[in-house]
Amino acid sequence: MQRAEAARQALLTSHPESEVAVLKLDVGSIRSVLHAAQEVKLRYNRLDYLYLNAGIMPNPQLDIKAFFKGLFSSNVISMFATGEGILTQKDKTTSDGLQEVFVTNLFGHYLLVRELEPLLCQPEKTSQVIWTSSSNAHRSAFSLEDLQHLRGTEPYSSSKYASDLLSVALNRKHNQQGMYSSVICPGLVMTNLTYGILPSFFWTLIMPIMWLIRVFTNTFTLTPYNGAEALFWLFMQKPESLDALVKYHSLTSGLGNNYTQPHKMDIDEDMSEALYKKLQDLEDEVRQRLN
Ligand SMILES: NC(=O)C1=CN([C@@H]2O[C@H](COP(=O)(O)OP(=O)(O)OC[C@H]3O[C@@H](n4cnc5c(N)ncnc54)[C@H](OP(=O)(O)O)[C@@H]3O)[C@@H](O)[C@H]2O)C=CC1
Ligand SMILES: CC(C)=CCC[C@@H](C)[C@H]1CC[C@H]2C3=C(CC[C@]12C)[C@@]1(C)CCC(=O)C[C@@H]1CC3
Repeated sequence: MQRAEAARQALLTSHPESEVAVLKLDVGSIRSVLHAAQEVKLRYNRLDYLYLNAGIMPNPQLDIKAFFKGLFSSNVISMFATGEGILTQKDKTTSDGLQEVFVTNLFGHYLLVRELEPLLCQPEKTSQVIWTSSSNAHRSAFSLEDLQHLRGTEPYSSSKYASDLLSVALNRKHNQQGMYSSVICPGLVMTNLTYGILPSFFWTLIMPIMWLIRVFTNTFTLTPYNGAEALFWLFMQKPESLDALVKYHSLTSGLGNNYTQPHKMDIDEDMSEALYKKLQDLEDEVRQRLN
């Protein structure tokens, strides 16, 4: 909570007229999500925006052989833009008996949205739910038969693809009640997540190479400020004007200019419906376990 308090103070300094409140929430813990949602419901009657940004990529392993193979293939740009085929992770089980990546990147957020539906779905005003997804969200990593990705080595990719599917399902279910859901991709950003893949000094060393790569793929946004472009852009849009089937990408040009671009997602609407059903079943199961 110390860092949250420091962020609150910084916001109050830059925007003295604003009100900023902080609340502790571990999306990886069912009890914590339910407790925090209860607190939000006590404090507020309505929510206009819900940004679902928290996410993890634990124990990432970079496949150096696949990286060099990709470097000399025709897929090199796509490899740098999405990291497809060169990254795996090692997941673990939480005390709730769920896979950590699945619960942190997807299920905890799902449960939070479910709990906050009464505040998000209000007849007189629209609301927006905004997911931080990824260009690493690949259909090939996801399986409805293995939602938590117990049997694979790409739980991160699977959880991000599932968030894309879930956003589509949320729109189908709640647009009529005024709630709209969108997904964004921040591009490759230097954060604790990327410092888990390669040490920060290494990223600093190869920074000139990354500026060069940015000329060929504008997905190398590199700073959190640039990566947040699509989050900010969505905040400015009328939710009714957004396309539920696209992902909004933060991009930075070779000259350092930021912009947001929509890209159609590789989504099957039946699959999104089936995922929603499975999440509801799991929700019933975890709620029963808690009672
Ligand atoms: N960096 C990149 O290149 C990309 C990142 N993303 C996505 O962007 C989002 C932000 O990640 P990024 O800033 O890069 O990574 P960081 O590791 O720097 O930040 C992760 C954020 O998620 C929060 N978080 C992690 N676990 C939990 C939890 N169990 N409960 C509550 N909050 C949690 C962290 O909070 P705290 O600090 O308090 O632990 C932190 O604010 C993630 O969803 C990530 O998947 C997508 C594409 C590319
Ligand atoms: C020369 C150079 C830039 C080397 C770095 C190679 C890789 C470590 C990166 C190339 C593409 C990157 C990437 C990600 C992580 C680091 C790379 C694999 C992400 C998977 C990080 C998390 C995401 O959500 C998407 C990113 C896509 C690109």
